Amino acid sequence: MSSVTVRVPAKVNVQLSVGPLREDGYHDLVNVFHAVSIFDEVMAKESESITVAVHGKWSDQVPVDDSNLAIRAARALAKHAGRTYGADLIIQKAIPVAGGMAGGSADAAGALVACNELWGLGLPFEDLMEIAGDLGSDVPFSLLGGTAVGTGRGEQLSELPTGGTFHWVFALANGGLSTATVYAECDRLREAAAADVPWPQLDDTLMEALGTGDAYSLGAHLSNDLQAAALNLRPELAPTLDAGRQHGALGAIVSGSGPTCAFLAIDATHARDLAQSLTATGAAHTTVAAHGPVHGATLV
Ligand SMILES: C[C@](O)(CO)[C@H](O)COP(=O)(O)OP(=O)(O)OC[C@H]1O[C@@H](n2ccc(N)nc2=O)[C@H](O)[C@@H]1O
Ligand SMILES: Nc1ncnc2c1ncn2[C@@H]1O[C@H](COP(=O)(O)OP(=O)(O)OP(=O)(O)O)[C@@H](O)[C@H]1O
Repeated sequence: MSSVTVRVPAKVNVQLSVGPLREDGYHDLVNVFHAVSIFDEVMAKESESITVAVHGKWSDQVPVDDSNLAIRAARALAKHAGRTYGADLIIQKAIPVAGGMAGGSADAAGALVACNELWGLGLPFEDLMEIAGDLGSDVPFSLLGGTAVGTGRGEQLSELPTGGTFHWVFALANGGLSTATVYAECDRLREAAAADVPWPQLDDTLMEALGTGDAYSLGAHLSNDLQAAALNLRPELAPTLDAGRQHGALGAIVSGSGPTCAFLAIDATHARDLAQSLTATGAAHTTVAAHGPVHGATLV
């Protein structure tokens, strides 16, 4: 086989509950991930060494050196297999960069699946999941997709069956936010408020809404403990969220660490209308409609 292509989705967090800061610098989470139909494609081609090239709308914001998460993933896989392998990784980027939608994690997951295939390693999914967890907290979910609860740093996953398809609109922001900076801002706000940080708990009503496919209830129960921090760092996101609610979104939330804003719509038609209203009124400059849940990293 001389080349392999893998498609990997973006995510939104429908519940993101952040526990106290741990000694290792991470936070324990209850993180309900939901994969949505915005996809990066990662192609792996036979080569002597491991290289990366990035194409698409956001390509100029993505590093092509050894810090690229797809390169790091391919290297980690080769190391796990105990041999030196090469692959030219070609990424077609549609997921916003540093947008809180796990774009880099998607490329890492895509590279794991593509190189496992290209190099004929035949490693089982569990091995890929273990390597993924070492690469980043969101990478295992990018492999798995669907809807799932993440605990620990977010890397320990349990799949959640959902009762239907949910329709979303994403408002993309100018410029990204660093995930570490948003977590640090969350800690700073908590320290300033001298608030006790409770151990994160799964929201049972949200679980029920996902299970029955009840978009109204899901919209009412979306929650994100990083939202206050993201809004502090990017105050201009608050009016965008308000505009979405005014235009009938069932729920409006910052996606993960932001700055992308996510709006839950009633159905596909409502999502299209909502996306149009947000751009027509200037509340958002770019919107994307998408649905979830969708599969994780998949060979095409
Ligand atoms: C905000 C989310 O996207 C929600 O799914 C994730 O929690 C972030 O996952 P990620 O981007 O894969 O993050 P990682 O690469 O693992 O970690 C980046 C940085 O985010 C912070 N971090 C991340 C995950 C976590 N449970 N606690 C943290 O405090 C740490 O400062 C860490 O150094
Ligand atoms: N393949 C990649 N795609 C995007 N960014 C990458 C990639 N590899 C490394 N990066 C770096 O990682 C940083 C974070 O990018 P990413 O798109 O993963 O953020 P994010 O979507 O906010 O992540 P998350 O939602 O998982 O917290 C970028 O600013 C970029 O410098």
